[in-house]
Amino acid sequence: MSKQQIPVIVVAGFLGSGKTTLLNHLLHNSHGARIGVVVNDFGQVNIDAMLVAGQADSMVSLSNGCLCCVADTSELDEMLDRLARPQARIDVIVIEASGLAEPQTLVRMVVTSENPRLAYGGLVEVVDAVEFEATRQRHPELDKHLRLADLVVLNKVDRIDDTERLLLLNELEHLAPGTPVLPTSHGQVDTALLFDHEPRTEDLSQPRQLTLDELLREHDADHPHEHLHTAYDSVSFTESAPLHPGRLMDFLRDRPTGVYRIKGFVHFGLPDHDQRFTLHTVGSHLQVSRSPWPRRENRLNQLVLIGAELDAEQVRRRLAECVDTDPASTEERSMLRLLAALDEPQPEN
Ligand SMILES: Nc1nc2c(ncn2[C@@H]2O[C@H](COP(=O)(O)OP(=O)(O)OP(=O)(O)O)[C@@H](O)[C@H]2O)c(=O)[nH]1
Repeated sequence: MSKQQIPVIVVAGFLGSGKTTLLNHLLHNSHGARIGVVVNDFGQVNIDAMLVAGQADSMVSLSNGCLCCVADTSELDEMLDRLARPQARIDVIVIEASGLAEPQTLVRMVVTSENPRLAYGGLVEVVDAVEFEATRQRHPELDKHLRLADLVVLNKVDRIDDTERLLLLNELEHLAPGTPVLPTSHGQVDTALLFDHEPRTEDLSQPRQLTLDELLREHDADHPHEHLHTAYDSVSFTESAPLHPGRLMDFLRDRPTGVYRIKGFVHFGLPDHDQRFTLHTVGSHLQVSRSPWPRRENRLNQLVLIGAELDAEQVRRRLAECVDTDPASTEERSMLRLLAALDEPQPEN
């Protein structure tokens, strides 16, 4: 994802699964990132605090009707364009789908957005651990939504016991093989899993608008609450030898179970492709860009993989298998799949 692009995350889930709770949690724990929100009905979000924080413009809403049912995409496009304006200084946009929205349609709308400042940031499907079976019976399409999701948040685990939790995790693995599942209560997803918190570069000594979570931090200091327990892991991989592009693409296509995000730099042993390649994946979505290696910087593959219940050893072993042991005989065409994923203008014919 290039630096100026704003990730757009779609949060879906059936009625009452905990989407608004998750969204409120993100807003309170954004670590300084400015979050723009698109909702169908903002009644449940703490709009008063949003207004106090001067962030009203970071929220747009569709007062009636369902986002994914709007006949054409122009309304959503317009909302996203408003949030993506440079003056809004938004770092990440979250779309909360209404409980009955078709996430597929929303995801398509985001992916096909023509706004170059926006990048699809993944589909998060919130599932109610208590109501899971009942919801599946009422809405068999839930199975399809799970398969589409980049991350499944198994919410309300405070209301089930360990045996039920294990059964549900097995069932989710069966319904959506390989998709990371994050058991939580009260939507307490660590925001680092969903987006990067890059420190803002603005001059903090100057007067400026506070973000919502900065505003609430004072309040939280006075009202201590339970600490987040992080149910996700991250695995780092550092290797100086070049990677084999074809094997790396196989790895990215068939990622170890639980991997949700991958970010970092890689290099290859082909003389015509000796730049630094930057990789970003969110769920199954891959973005690749390239740039010359900074002067005096050693060539190094440095990847961070983030997900739920990762098997660190397996992740590192699978990545080690991507090392190109004989770059001299690696064929140029092994770069093709990777080049096809490049996020740069294609030469005109
Ligand atoms: N016990 C428990 N209750 C939760 C949890 N997460 C959310 N709730 C409660 O569940 C109810 C529904 O949560 P919401 O966040 O409003 O759910 P939603 O998905 O936004 O609901 P809709 O907007 O109707 O689709 C609220 O009363 C929440 O307080 C949880 O992890 N555990």
